[in-house]
Amino acid sequence: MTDTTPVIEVRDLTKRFGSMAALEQISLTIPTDSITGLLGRNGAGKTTLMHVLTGQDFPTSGDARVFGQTPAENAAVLQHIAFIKESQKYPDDFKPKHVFRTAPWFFENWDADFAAQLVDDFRLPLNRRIKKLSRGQLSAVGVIVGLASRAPLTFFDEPYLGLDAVARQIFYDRLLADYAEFPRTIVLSTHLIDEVANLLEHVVVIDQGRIILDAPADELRGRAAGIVGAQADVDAFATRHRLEVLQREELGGTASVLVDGIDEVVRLDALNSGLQLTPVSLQQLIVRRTGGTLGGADATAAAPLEGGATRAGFRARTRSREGASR
Ligand SMILES: Nc1ncnc2c1ncn2[C@@H]1O[C@H](COP(=O)(O)OP(=O)(O)OP(=O)(O)O)[C@@H](O)[C@H]1O
Repeated sequence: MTDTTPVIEVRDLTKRFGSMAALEQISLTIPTDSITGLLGRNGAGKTTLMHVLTGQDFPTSGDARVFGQTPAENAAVLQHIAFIKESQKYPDDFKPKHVFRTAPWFFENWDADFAAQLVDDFRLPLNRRIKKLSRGQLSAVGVIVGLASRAPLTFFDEPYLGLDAVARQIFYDRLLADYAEFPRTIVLSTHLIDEVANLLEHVVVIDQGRIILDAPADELRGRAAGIVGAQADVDAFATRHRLEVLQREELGGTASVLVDGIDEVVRLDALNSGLQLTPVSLQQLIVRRTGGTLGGADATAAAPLEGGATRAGFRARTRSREGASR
């Protein structure tokens, strides 16, 4: 691997289970030393992708490279990876102290002091059998291994399902602080998008086995907005700028739309046109993109708003009670 080789490079990867394609012709690159959010609805294909990337499963076709090499049965690659998932299995009589004692055998960068500090932070009982731990305590074991291993490539697959809000915040804080000191590549799969939004530098969204968003988080943050104003003005504006309308609601003569494709010129024009712009969170954008209210096919049909789109058809397709004005 050269300095410029991305840590993860996937080309035209398909993974089938029988006739069902869990991943279909996906391509993506994950930047070195970045925190990437791997997001998507249940069954989207996130865990399947992580299984292929961590050598636990083979692609049906296409190519997945990790540190420039094929990961499956490749010790040189796998020794640099930590994969933390909720369903981690441990030997029956194991206690957390055994997990942390054996971790350095697998992770050459293991930091025992950092692990001890995290045990305190999460108030984890070291001497209780893993089988007897609460769900949150079990999640904490995985999170501690993921952080203190400082593996060059760390996957967290919804690692904190059982953690309470305070413990999750501790995880985010420690992850960010440690990452600043020891940069590495982290891929985090989660459904708590708003909670992790500020952590992410890159976002990949999978939907039904296909990648529908792959972009720097900063780019996504400013890209969507709510636009509120007189119906005719809002419609004319969306058409003029060919904005992709992900959601729309009407009340009296006022329309409120959630659009994707905003830039500085569009923002300025909105303000000059007397329209109100409202922020849209990463979570709102992803929910709308992956089928919230305006479900997949409908959303695609509604956008982009070409000149030929009639307002009546537009209204019929996009009526909704939730969304941009919230
Ligand atoms: N071993 C398997 N055999 C058959 N189908 C599978 C297998 N593993 C996964 N699938 C299917 O592949 C699809 C993708 O599953 P995957 O676990 O990757 O989704 P996910 O995005 O991680 O979902 P979640 O957010 O619910 O964890 C699902 O439809 C799932 O049922």
